[in-house]
Amino acid sequence: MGFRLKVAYKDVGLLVIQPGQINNQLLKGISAQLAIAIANIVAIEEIQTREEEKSRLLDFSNAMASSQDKAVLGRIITRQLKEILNTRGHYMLYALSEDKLTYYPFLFDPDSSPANLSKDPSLETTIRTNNRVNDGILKKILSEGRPILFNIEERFVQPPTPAYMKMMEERNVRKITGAPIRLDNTDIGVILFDTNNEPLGSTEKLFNSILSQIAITVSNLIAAEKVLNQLVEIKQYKQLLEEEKTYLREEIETSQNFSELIGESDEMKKIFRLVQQVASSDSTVLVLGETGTGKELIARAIHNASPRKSKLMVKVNCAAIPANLIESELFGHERGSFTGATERRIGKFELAHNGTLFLDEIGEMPLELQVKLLRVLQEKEIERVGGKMTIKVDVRIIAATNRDLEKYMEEGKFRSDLYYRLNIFPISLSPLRDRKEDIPALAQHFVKRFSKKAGKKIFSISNKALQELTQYNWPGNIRELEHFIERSVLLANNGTIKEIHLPTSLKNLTGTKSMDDIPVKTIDEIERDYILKVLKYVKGKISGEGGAAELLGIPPSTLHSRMKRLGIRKEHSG
Ligand SMILES: Nc1ncnc2c1ncn2[C@@H]1O[C@H](COP(=O)(O)OP(=O)(O)OP(=O)(O)O)[C@@H](O)[C@H]1O
Repeated sequence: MGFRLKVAYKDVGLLVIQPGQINNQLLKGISAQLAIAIANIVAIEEIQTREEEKSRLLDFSNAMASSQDKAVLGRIITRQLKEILNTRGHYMLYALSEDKLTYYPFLFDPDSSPANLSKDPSLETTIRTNNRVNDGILKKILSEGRPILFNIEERFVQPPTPAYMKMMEERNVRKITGAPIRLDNTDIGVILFDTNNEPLGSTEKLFNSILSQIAITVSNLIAAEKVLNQLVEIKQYKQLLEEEKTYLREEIETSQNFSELIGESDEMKKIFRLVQQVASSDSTVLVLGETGTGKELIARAIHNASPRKSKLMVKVNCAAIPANLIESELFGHERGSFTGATERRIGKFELAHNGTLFLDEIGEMPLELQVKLLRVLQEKEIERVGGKMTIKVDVRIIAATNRDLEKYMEEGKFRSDLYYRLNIFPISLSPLRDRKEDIPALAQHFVKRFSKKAGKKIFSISNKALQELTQYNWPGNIRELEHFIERSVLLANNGTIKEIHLPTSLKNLTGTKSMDDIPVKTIDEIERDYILKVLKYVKGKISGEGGAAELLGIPPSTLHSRMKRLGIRKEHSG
């Protein structure tokens, strides 16, 4: 026999007794008392549960409020999922991208982190890269706006199966619950976690409150990440601007050297035509020629006549940079990527983005770097030394060398694949001795430039002097002629350069064919000889007007220390 126990018409329990054990009147009285007692106990239990929930939520809120980084948040979520929902604590939290159409991984419990996946490493890449929200699961969670239970096996029957499902399956998870993370009616992301039973039940209310707390913290962390990224970007731009500023300053200093290309010979006219033809395209150009023939000048002329002229032409001298630094010079490096890399630095490729990169003395590039350069030329993207991501670069390449690259290839010093990649549009500059008809115009051009620089009124060169200049073979080509005229201007006294001060040793060389035929001397020996010659010329006068220091273009103190280093005493000049 059963009696329903009620309080205020509400069922609170059922009393079952054997018939005839107790009279009806008494039974009514007992069951009324019993109903009140049960209702009280239930109410107390409910209050206790709510108190417990409240204190849990409070604990959780306090913990969340102090979580300023992902790692702390990650640990709190794992603990809550284990304690409240009695799960194994596997979860994945994805944040929505700004377009709300894709999502990216934000936080994983350590076990579910893609990096821990051993079976299928390709999943890591899939998980790490942006994925579309419209994958049949996330879209549903977001549009229904509530936690939803999914059976993983069923998803495998109904492909496509998102990578996170495969990952959970690898952790032997059978069911997952997906819940939206929202703040002020805006979707921020989704959390997916392993689930043992039907979802949530009596814990749903508490879980929703926890979700709201997670939403606040995640949105704060995302905002902080954004600010941090912006700061990094600003720093990078600042660095780029600094580098550009340095470059522009250097360019201004050298621009007057490169503003005018002089040449009247058929040879040079042909070169000018080639420059015009190739400038407007993005083709790689290889400029060949002996030292001092004007390769850099030609590279600049191409850049200045190209649509990239408003951007930088960045020069890298492959011979001047130590082999171990040249990679970082070209591609940049991340902080701490090698000893001495105390700051992140962008490389010349990035600096030349949208402009031109002039790779001077390409023949001297170390072989292992030639492979990397080839890859960059093919893929048009670079990786900083010690960096993990690739950076797209749009750079026009002009390379130059005074070496015989074909010979270098035969000797195994230059990669043939790189050679063919660079040799798309070769421009060969002949040595000055093979286009002597250019010498008068060049000499005149340099007289004008250097007399202006020295503040002297020198206007021309005598025919005799010109004749001497054209007889000489100029192993150092136009650079040598340029320096020579600079000295002659400094030494000249009236409006015309009458005398040409070709050093006797050089005069004797007028029959030589090229630099290779010059007797080999060390740089110090040459410097010593030259300083001695100038000292003799100025009769030992070091400083002041017309002194050796002035002629050599260095401060007297520098000249003194060089003389000391090279073992020159004043009496040597007598
Ligand atoms: N056609 C020219 N007209 C005027 N000046 C020139 C010409 N060619 C070269 N020069 C001058 O000669 C000097 C050497 O030129 P440049 O540096 O371009 O030679 P290079 O072949 O690149 O030398 P290297 O192989 O040593 O790097 C520069 O100061 C340049 O201004």
